[in-house]
Amino acid sequence: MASTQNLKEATGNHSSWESLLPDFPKGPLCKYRKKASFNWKEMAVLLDGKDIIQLKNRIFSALESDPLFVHHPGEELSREKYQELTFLRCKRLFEYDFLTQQEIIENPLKIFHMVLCIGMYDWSPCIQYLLHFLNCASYLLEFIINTPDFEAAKFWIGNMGKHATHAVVYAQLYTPDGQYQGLHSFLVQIRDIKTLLPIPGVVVGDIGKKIGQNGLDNGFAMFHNVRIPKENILNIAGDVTAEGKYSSSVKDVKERFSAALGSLSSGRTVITAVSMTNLKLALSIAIRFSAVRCQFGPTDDEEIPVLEYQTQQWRLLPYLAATYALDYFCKSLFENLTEFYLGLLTKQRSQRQADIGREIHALCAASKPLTSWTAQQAAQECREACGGHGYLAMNRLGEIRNDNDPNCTYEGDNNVLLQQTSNYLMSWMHCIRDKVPFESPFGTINVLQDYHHILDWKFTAMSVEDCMDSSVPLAAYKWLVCYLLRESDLKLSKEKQSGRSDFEAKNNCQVYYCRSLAIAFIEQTVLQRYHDYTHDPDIPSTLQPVLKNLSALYGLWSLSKHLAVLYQGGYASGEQAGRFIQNAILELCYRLKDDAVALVDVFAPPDFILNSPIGKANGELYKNIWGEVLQGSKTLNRPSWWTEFCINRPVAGRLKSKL
Ligand SMILES: CCCCCCC/C=C/C(=O)SCCNC(=O)CCNC(=O)[C@H](O)C(C)(C)COP(=O)(O)OP(=O)(O)OC[C@H]1O[C@@H](n2cnc3c(N)ncnc32)[C@H](O)[C@@H]1OP(=O)(O)O
Ligand SMILES: Cc1cc2nc3c(=O)[nH]c(=O)nc-3n(C[C@H](O)[C@H](O)[C@H](O)COP(=O)(O)OP(=O)(O)OC[C@H]3O[C@@H](n4cnc5c(N)ncnc54)[C@H](O)[C@@H]3O)c2cc1C
Repeated sequence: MASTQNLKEATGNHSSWESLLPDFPKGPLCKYRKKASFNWKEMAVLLDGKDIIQLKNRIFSALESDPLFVHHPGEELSREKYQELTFLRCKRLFEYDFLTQQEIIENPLKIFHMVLCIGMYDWSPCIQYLLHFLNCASYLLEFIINTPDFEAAKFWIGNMGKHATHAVVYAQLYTPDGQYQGLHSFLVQIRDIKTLLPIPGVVVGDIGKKIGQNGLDNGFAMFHNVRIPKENILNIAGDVTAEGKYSSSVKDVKERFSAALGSLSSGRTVITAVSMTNLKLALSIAIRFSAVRCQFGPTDDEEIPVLEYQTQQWRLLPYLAATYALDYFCKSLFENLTEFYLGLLTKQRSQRQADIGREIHALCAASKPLTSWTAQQAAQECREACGGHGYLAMNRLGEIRNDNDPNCTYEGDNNVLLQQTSNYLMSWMHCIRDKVPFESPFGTINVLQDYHHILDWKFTAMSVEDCMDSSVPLAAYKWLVCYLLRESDLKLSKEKQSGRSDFEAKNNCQVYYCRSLAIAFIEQTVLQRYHDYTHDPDIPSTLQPVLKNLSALYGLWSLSKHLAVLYQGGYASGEQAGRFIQNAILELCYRLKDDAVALVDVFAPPDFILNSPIGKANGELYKNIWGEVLQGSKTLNRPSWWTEFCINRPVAGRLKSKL
């Protein structure tokens, strides 16, 4: 549903947008900006609302005016220096304290925007800040902590490498009676606050250079009989009395396990949004570049922007559509998460609260893989779409790609997480088989209520034009989810019937079955939400056509990756179905290419934050690159080792074996 407040603001007094969203500088991008079918400011107000735009402006301009956040073009920072700078920036973020508690209570979505704005500048200080922020905020809370062996050491922990003084440690709890009570979390001091030296019994250090995010210090820790006060158990699911007796309001060990892991859903939701933000950064750069970079043309004396090439459109514009669909999904997921947390804070123990916990877990365990992989592929595509300039570090696509990469791994490896979502979906099979009515709090599995009926559906579009609305891929997705659920369930039964253990059977059902099911389910959910939003009759008529095109393109492009299964399962047949889908994708890319620059103008951060000469809003590609190249302190210098070239010349064959 479109936010009523944003709708009012988007259709309200246009003059008030001007101060919030200044015009872009004149330059080569104006050609495309003039061709756009909609007003980018109206779109920005519709999507975010004035309050959020003000918050973003506040954060962006604070960072731009602060000398600590100045960029260092042409300078190679050592890892040590980068870590120091990251820490200073992290401290400064605490000093800014961009949001008051009251603001957060009134609109929790502001935290989400604050994090993403800082991340657009650099993920290292952002994640460092977030980890401190969450650890301080979420836990207000005699135990002895031990690491039995090297394999059990804590490894990879953010902020632990150099400076964290306390850690939230997940550990197996054994009470004095020898009883095992399951996984619990504890607050453990690891370094002295005054000296930053390790606490006795703690071995703590830095794990070394990573592929990206090197401002952030990731560390390891091992504990040898480290005593912590009893109050330091983070009693989410259970507590221990002074006499050493365990008590928990959650009696079932399994339920306690999921309660202890419940907090992981917030991390996975944030990572979904972090990845979506990387899509925004990469596409802002690649689309602006493509709109001004001219190569070849229909005649010898006319060169055209590379964005005019069908291939370039097809490589980039589906990712642009994905960015819009995923942006909307992230906000809706964050709202779902807020409802879950409100329930936790108010100690709800209702069935609905438990169901929300399971649903949100299933959603973010698949949305993190979907979004992080989409951003990973997009970053690479954008890098290549900018040709050689995409490979120049100053243009930032390499940094975006490398900093996005761990989103596929941390807070749960993507492939492992997808199993959590498919387990959840499979758990509804007994209701489907027994024809017992069911629904989920956020309605994402309600599509399965019509499972038997949907399995009979067929692809019915009769022309390319028929396929130009997202209702077509959405129907196909509903069938796909039901089909993959049926096939996964059948495969699991067969595996078990052939005598395999539960572990083996499940393991043999992943590829082409459960894994595809989880991916299809989350794509269908994202599309369903975006389809509903873009088709809302309250969306201004000036914006609806372009939004509907984005929705259709996202749906068809995502669906096209499942064409083989659509044919395999009999949903589609004959040559036409596939051809219609392909042609509709190309037609939508063509229709969207004149809107593409305005569509990135809606979400691109200011030039200072985007920090990419080829992605600047003025589109002065060559001036911007030269400006940056010439700022390098050593650009025109003779190398310090010039004598090795000019004086100490090699004597050819001097070291050749004489034997
Ligand atoms: C700016 C962005 C932030 C960047 C942060 C960077 C810092 C990074 C930090 C980290 O990486 S912290 C480490 C994170 N580690 C993980 O995420 C571990 C990942 N592994 C898993 O989550 C595993 O899948 C698992 C859950 C441990 C699997 O364990 P297992 O196979 O033993 O359990 P299951 O039988 O699958 O599950 C049991 C039961 O529990 C339910 N459940 C599991 N997780 C959750 C959850 N998060 N919320 C709610 N419920 C959960 C699961 O569904 C099962 O329930 P039933 O199906 O039996 O009802
Ligand atoms: C940059 C970064 C920061 C991190 N920060 C933190 C932090 O602050 N705190 C923290 O606690 N952790 C942190 N981590 C660790 C992170 O949570 C783990 O790396 C992640 O959960 C994956 O676990 P793993 O490394 O043990 O992978 P493994 O489990 O060893 O996985 C290796 C491979 O095996 C596959 N695999 C594993 N199990 C299965 C299975 N059942 N079925 C099929 N395939 C399987 C996986 O898909 C993967 O490809 C961080 C990691 C990174 C990269």
